[in-house]
Amino acid sequence: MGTGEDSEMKVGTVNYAFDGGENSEKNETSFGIEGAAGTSKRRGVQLDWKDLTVTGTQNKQAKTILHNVSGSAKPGTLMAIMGSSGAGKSTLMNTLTRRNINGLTITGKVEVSGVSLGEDISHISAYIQQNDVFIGALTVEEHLRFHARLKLSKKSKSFQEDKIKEVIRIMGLQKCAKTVIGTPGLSKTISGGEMKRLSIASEILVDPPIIFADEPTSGLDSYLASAVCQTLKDLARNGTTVLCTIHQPSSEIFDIFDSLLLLSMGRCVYLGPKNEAKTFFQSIGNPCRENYNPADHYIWETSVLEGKEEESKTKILKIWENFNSSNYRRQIEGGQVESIKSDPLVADVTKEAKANKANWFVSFYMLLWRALISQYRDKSTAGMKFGQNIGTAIIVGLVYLRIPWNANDNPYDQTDVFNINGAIFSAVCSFSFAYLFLVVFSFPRMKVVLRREYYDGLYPLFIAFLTESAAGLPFLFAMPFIFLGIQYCMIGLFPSWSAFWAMYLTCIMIALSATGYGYMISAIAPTIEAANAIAPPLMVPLLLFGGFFLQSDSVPPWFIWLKYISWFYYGAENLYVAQWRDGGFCGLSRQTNILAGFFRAAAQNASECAPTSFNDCCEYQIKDPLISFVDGSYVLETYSYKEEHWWRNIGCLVGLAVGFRLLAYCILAFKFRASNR
Ligand SMILES: Nc1ncnc2c1ncn2[C@@H]1O[C@H](COP(=O)(O)OP(=O)(O)OP(=O)(O)O)[C@@H](O)[C@H]1O
Repeated sequence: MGTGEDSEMKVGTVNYAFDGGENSEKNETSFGIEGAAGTSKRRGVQLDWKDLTVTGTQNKQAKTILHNVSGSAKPGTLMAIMGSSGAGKSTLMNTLTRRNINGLTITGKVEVSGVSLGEDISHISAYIQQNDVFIGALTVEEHLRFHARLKLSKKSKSFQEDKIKEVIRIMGLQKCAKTVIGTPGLSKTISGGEMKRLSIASEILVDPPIIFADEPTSGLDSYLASAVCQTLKDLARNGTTVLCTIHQPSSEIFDIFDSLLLLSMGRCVYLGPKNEAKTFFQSIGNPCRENYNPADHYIWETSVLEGKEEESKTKILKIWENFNSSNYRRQIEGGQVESIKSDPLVADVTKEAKANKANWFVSFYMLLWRALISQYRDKSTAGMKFGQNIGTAIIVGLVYLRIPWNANDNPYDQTDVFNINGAIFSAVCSFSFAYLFLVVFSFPRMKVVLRREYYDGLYPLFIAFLTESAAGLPFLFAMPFIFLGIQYCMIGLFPSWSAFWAMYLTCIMIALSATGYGYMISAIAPTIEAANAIAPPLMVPLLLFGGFFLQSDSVPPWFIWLKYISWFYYGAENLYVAQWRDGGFCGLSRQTNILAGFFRAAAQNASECAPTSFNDCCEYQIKDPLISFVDGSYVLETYSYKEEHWWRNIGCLVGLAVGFRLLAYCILAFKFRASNR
């Protein structure tokens, strides 16, 4: 893991001592981690930030969020960044990691061993975010394998597998290595502590010299919180520079840290060894009471208290001035590495991290592997998807049941024309809704993962989007086949293979268009809930203007474009054409007798019609299209459906399926790029 054995070494222009703090003996709550401490120490890097001033805008007014903040984090130490809410912890962390800094004006320098890396700092550091984001269907080991393949792609498989085993051991994840991670709220999950350790494990696969952890203890009970901090401490002891924002740690957890950076009102009011903070506060007349959690004391003393704002601010500014004139501040400045153009270690690590990044082919392969697992592993979800489709097909089939279903034995009559048209309409609608919601329920969840990994630079977004769509194809090909098979048997659609395949192809295209629209809605919607809420109102106009409820001519001109982006419009026409173009039926409606007075002639002809086969029937057909459909072409004519539109419709459906996906991708890419990292 490490590259050096020395406990003291020179990097850039300074010597770093792996002091490891006074808590370097093993803590009982460290998951029994042999830990990084069990392996040889690595050469570390020092992170310096010099005179950082960060300005944002609030209510159209410039607001200084960080005031001239300077500091250093040394290799081998675990630093706690603390402060009351709004003190500037996240802003400092974001500035150091170059994330979430859109709209902020930053002056000052951030350097790694004296080298200003800019966005390349992401190649030399890991960022453990507050919220753990995983693909719930993967096991712990598979999740790590996915990360190893993408982050260490130039290393051999055996190296990657060894690395996976090593981080599993270091993070104490052996017991749950083969366990499915799970999705909170949807399925059984590994514990919160295990999730946090898994987050850390996926970041330390590449041995980053710097680790940033944003509130790693949030949501964990005190035992797990302590264990997670101890884990970070173990990593630090191995030579890693670890910075960690933390909210009100218990005294036991606070004890684990080596150094403390205390922020208040965007100012650094203390930075130095954790244990010396007590002396500092005592020296400025704010001593910590005996048996009182020092962390609570420091935060309390540097908080702007409600009702005592002015008093608090004056007090904080005084602490800040005291700190600025203290030895601690001078030591920080004296201990910072002088700015240099390059450092061999930093250059090597950055180069290796870039070189190890997976190429497009590996990214595609791994993303497809993960997408297939995530879409098909969960048997209950996969079963639900199939069940929902089969269930809908059976219900529609029962409503429009025709027995015997074979049109040769049971020729269509006029009632059948209406019923079959109704069945086709129901099928298109239920099909469209089912497929659209399939995506709307799942993709927003996936979007969160893609966003996180996109910012981590794991892979290009378009490959992830492509594989996500590709992984759904087996389902989109299988389901229409089953759905249509059931409909054919129960409703008695036109019995020819050419009609079946034509309908099958159309159904696939409808499913692809509906899912494409689902991706687009999911890309637009900011949250899962929003996606579910806006999906129906965004789908209904397409249904309305799809030609079922409004004749094309009567569509208001300003809505006409909706017709052209409606897969209902193209899909329904093709299904009707497939059903009726080959002649279809003929005969009289069973209800026609009721209208005997009005349609006397028709009724008389009908009595002569005793069809025993399709052709027999057609010989006796009624020629008056006002009261009956003579054959399938009359049905198509009545609804203005045209056979010659068949391939045009297929082309348009392909266009919609691709177009909606392209739009979804562009929206996602734009939103990811425009939003903060
Ligand atoms: N982009 C921004 N533009 C303007 N003001 C901002 C911006 N980001 C943060 N702030 C403000 O800067 C201050 C510090 O915010 P920051 O999120 O860094 O604090 P914090 O210490 O992390 O707080 P918390 O513990 O509540 O997360 C807050 O008053 C916040 O409203």
